[in-house]
Amino acid sequence: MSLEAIRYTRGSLTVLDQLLLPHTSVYVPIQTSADAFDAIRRMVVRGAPAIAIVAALALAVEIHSSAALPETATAAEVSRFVETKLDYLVGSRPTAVNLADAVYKLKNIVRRAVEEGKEGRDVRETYLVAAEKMLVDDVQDNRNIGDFGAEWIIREVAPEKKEKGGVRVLTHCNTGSLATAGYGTALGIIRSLYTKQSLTHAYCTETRPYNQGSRLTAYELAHDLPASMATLITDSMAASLLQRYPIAAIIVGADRVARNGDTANKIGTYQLAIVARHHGVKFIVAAPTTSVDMNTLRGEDIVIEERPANEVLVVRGPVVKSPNALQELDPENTATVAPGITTGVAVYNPSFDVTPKDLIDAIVTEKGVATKDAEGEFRLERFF
Ligand SMILES: CSC[C@H](O)[C@H](O)C(=O)COP(=O)(O)O
Repeated sequence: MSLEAIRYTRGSLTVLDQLLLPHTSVYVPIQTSADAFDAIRRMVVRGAPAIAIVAALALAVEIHSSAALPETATAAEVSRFVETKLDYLVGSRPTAVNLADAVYKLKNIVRRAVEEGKEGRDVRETYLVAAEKMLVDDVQDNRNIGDFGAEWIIREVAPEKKEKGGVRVLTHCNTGSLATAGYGTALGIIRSLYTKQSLTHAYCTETRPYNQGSRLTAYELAHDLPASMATLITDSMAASLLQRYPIAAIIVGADRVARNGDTANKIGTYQLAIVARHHGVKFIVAAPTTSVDMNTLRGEDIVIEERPANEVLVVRGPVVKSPNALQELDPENTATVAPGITTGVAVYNPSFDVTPKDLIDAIVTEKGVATKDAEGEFRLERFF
């Protein structure tokens, strides 16, 4: 069974608090858009697809409750409520496009329902069904990504990079069941390789923010694979790993893929793509088409979120509402890892970077695998 980041039944949503993993598994209730905004901003829930789904479902729970929206609300009132809340939710984190994509689609579905002359309660029902469908669709999309990606790797990786028919892969960022509705994107490919008995070993990097690779990805690999098949490395060990081991592919997720294929993903992805190219290792982006932003032409147009300094300066730190407020830190529960916290040394903490399309060999979506044509273009419009 997959790890479960999101638990939903109509009228009830809880999310696994990812700030407490891997030591403690606690599900926290999300009853309103404000709860979801806070959980997304603080990274209680994280990962591009999971963020979008939690935002959509939080609003489903809110409009299901008559406390937020009276049962007698008209179609126009329901629609106004939905639009206002979605506009608010989309501001929770800027880089991953899945949330903006979900907001755009949900608004259109509700607008159409109003135009069709549906009554308030039916518009409300239309929203609930659409949001709930996102949860279900994401799991199926991930399974398709997993299979398409695994088959592509098995077919395209050179025989000398295989060991008894299996491959060693490295992944970066968190892309498994915790970052999605279930199964995972890049981790979905690794799971699918394993199911097809084509995985020799999976490595993952420790990855910031909050060492998500060691706290979440390694935890997921240990859950999804026999422990002997998974190894954690620090981010600075990647080049050395590729120098010493026959790694066949680096597989990463995406927070936003621009129209031309440039890909924003977890900080550190770009340097791995450079290392992969140097070593002749396939570099694969795995993402649902909800992560592809056809309105953003190229990577330099993607807004990169910068996270608070304390996420670099403090380990085992407290969970605080405003992470830059040093006075809120509890010294009993905090270990500083850099002098900045006392000396004022600056911290630069971007959450994502952009990998240029030239360094990417394949973009795997639920609709198939895109590779570059003779002109070096991915032509992602084929998926829409
Ligand atoms: C699941 S696809 C890629 C991910 O969304 C992303 O790169 C990641 O690792 C999670 O990002 P996060 O900043 O923790 O929300």
